[in-house]
Amino acid sequence: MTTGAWIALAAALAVLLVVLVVGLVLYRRRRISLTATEKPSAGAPEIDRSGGYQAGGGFNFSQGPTATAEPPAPPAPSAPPVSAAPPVPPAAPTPAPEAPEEVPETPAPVEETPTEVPLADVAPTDVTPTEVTPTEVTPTEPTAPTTELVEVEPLAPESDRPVLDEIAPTSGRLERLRGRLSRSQSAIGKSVLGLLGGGDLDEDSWEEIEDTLLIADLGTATTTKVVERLRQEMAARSVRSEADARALLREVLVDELKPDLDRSVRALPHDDHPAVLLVVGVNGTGKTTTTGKLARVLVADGRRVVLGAADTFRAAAADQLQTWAERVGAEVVRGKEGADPAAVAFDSVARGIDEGVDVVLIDTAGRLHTKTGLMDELGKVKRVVEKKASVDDVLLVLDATIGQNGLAQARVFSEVVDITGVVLTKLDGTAKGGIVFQVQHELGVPVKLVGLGEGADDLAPFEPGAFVDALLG
Ligand SMILES: Nc1nc2c(ncn2[C@@H]2O[C@H](COP(=O)(O)OP(=O)(O)OP(=O)(O)O)[C@@H](O)[C@H]2O)c(=O)[nH]1
Repeated sequence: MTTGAWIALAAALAVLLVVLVVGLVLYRRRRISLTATEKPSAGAPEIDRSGGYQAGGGFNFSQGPTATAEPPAPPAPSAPPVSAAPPVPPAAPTPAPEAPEEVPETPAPVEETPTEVPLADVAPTDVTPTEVTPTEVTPTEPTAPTTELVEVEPLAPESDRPVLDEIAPTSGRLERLRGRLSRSQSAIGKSVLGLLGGGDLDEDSWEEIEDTLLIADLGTATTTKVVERLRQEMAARSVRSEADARALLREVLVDELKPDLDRSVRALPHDDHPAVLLVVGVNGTGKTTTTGKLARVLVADGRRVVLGAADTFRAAAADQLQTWAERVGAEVVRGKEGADPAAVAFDSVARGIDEGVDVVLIDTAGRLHTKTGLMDELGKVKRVVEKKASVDDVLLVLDATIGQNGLAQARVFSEVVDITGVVLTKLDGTAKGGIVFQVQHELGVPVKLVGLGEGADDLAPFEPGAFVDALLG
């Protein structure tokens, strides 16, 4: 081979080598880039879409588990169907077919999007929420999801919005509202403290304490534990004054309320989708009112909120939620009467994702826990929502005035939708504040919020210490 031929061969080999090296580098770069995009390093700071928001003193908000049950692609009708045959309206001769768990398309976006509303800057007014008298009407089962029945009520342009009233400070609410617990206070605090502070207790006095706690709805298990511990501690410590007795009773009751439970409301947004909360319960317990009050706290703290009116059985229920939305500065997604509640719930979340809001609160229709068809429907609402995003918190709203019956309700709801928190409403109207102990003891689910009145700011985070202080007066 000539020298020239050797040179040509060497040059060809060099070019081939360069091509191979460049190809390898490009290939590896591409791989690194993909990996980095899909799985950010564990220590990477989370994107804060809240404008630096920190949960205001009082209400404690957290982020729900990050795992999304299913990808946010348009869901396929593959989820299990509703198991029980729904009640049939008189006109229908045969049971309606089970609706496949399909979800409709999200309605076309509208121009106006909600903005942060500076509640602190607006003039206070005396507006009170629209009240809807709870009815005994049992809603009928829905038909299949119907896209055209879902509508979005965005926030009106700023100039057309009603003047928002000033929100009461969110911190220290339970202390401020302690007077509302006066009925429970005389039942638990005054009588038990009176007996304990009286010095040596005979068997009759211990029985009286036990009866008082039972009447205040602490339940047998908690009452027995509390009395046993009081007896031990009274024997071990010197309890000479009413102050000593108060300190002891406080300690025992607070311990029973399990102060270490996580009571944060999972309302902080995820990186790529809003927090989703489902509000459930039987008729008239205060679901809509609680949803409105909670939205008010969230908006006042700088959150953007979508309210989903998944009660499609009564137009008045959606109207009531819409009134709240207007008052607090949130957007509402609602369905016409007869729309599938699961479709409305799904569209609320879709809307929340599209708009990049922080929280979607879904208010569901009241339903009796004994109606299997309606409970199945609630399960379907949750499953359908989870095709879009995981549900972070399922809040069961219980009416404290109904006592033991609330527990029966709670058990059934818990089986169907796996409740993660309880809101105990109407504690202002009952002497049975002890139900808080029982609810937690029986369900193992924390009471997260308490309703202490009909006013817009009469919702407080549940804090065991402050609650027991209020009970003891
Ligand atoms: N006293 C008192 N009343 C409350 C409280 N929470 C709600 N209410 C009242 O209870 C009534 C029923 O409240 P709603 O919010 O409509 O109840 P709901 O569970 O949404 O009712 P349905 O949609 O019919 O199931 C209303 O008059 C509320 O003002 C509370 O904490 N204390």
